[in-house]
Amino acid sequence: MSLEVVNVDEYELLAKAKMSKMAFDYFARGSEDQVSLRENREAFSRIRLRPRILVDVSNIDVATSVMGFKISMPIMVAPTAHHKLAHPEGELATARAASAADTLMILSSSANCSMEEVAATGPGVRFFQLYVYKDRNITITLVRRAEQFGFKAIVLTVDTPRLGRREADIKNRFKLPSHLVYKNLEGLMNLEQMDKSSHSELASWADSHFDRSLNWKDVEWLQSITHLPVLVKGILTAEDASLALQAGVKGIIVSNHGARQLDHVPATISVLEEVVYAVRGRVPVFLDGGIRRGSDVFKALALGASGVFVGRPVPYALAVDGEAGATKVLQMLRDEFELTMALIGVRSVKEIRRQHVLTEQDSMKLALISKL
Ligand SMILES: Cc1cc2nc3c(=O)[nH]c(=O)nc-3n(C[C@H](O)[C@H](O)[C@H](O)COP(=O)(O)O)c2cc1C
Ligand SMILES: CC(C)CC(=O)C(=O)O
Repeated sequence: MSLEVVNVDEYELLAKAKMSKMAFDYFARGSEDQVSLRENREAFSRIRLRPRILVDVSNIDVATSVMGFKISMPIMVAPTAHHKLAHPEGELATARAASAADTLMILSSSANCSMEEVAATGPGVRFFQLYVYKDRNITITLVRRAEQFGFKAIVLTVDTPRLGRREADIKNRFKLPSHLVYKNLEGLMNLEQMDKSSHSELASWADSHFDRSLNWKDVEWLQSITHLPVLVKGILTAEDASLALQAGVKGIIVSNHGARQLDHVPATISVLEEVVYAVRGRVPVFLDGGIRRGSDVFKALALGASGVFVGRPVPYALAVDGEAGATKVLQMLRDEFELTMALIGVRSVKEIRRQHVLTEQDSMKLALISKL
């Protein structure tokens, strides 16, 4: 008899039991000492909620709009690579689950399914995540395909000039099984070509092909070659948020890549407010990293995010129960978010306010003021 899964985290344990150690470690781990990985979760638990009572919450609307697209909730699917390591249907199952939930999905450029295959699953609001490779023609081809297959925006990942040190992948000698490929890159580059300096095939592959010279000028270049809006993913400071605005981006994703790149960076929820403050409403600011509860979604929105993206829980749930699992993850987060709203006394996403949360900094300020 299998017990019902009642929260998102339970999928992690179930996935661990189902997957090979190499695959599970690839999905689960962060870089080096896992400091930022722990912090991505712990920082959420240090934020307190401030409920208002006796508000009529008999009708709650969790729908929102992201960059002009109406979606059922401010909870979306982050780009994570290699979904076929989790389930044979890979990103096709993910795309169907996101569409069924009527929410947005970002397809990873390192997916095992192509943009064309994902588009063929049916309608859905989808963005395409891009890495810029040494050969710029590859980037141009990917952008053209994203336009052709109905992707609505390009999400440029800016925190990965080189791959972070993921020691589990090095120990496990991570290698993509031979039947899986970087489907979007097939025919565009020699996928076998990589320096062998790391025991992780992923690190060798990324370090051989990613363009380490990528800089703000390239963000302008990228926007010059497409009519699609460009978002940058991987901003952690107010300074870079300002530069992103100067470069003309249409959206910012506060992200530390699920703590897989530079270890010891802060939790994304801890830096969200400084980015929001720097942006001052000129473009939407989103967040990913450690979202596992509806209350996490609420906290991010109260601190100024226009929406959040969920990473690891999706491939974990795929591994356990395919498309149905991914659907359930999105449904559970939606239900928890709605319940959080009801218990805090807000009826729509627009009613969520900064005053609904108390951060550690708020508490410190209050303590100082009370001593004056
Ligand atoms: C297994 C895995 C693969 C990922 N692949 C990509 C990728 O291909 N492109 C990218 O921009 N981010 C990638 N990320 C980062 C996610 O988009 C996202 O920032 C992160 O997973 C969010 O944190 P969470 O897993 O705690 O929700 C990956 C993350 C994981 C865990
Ligand atoms: C192929 C990898 C570079 C995908 C990725 O971003 C990750 O594993 O975090």
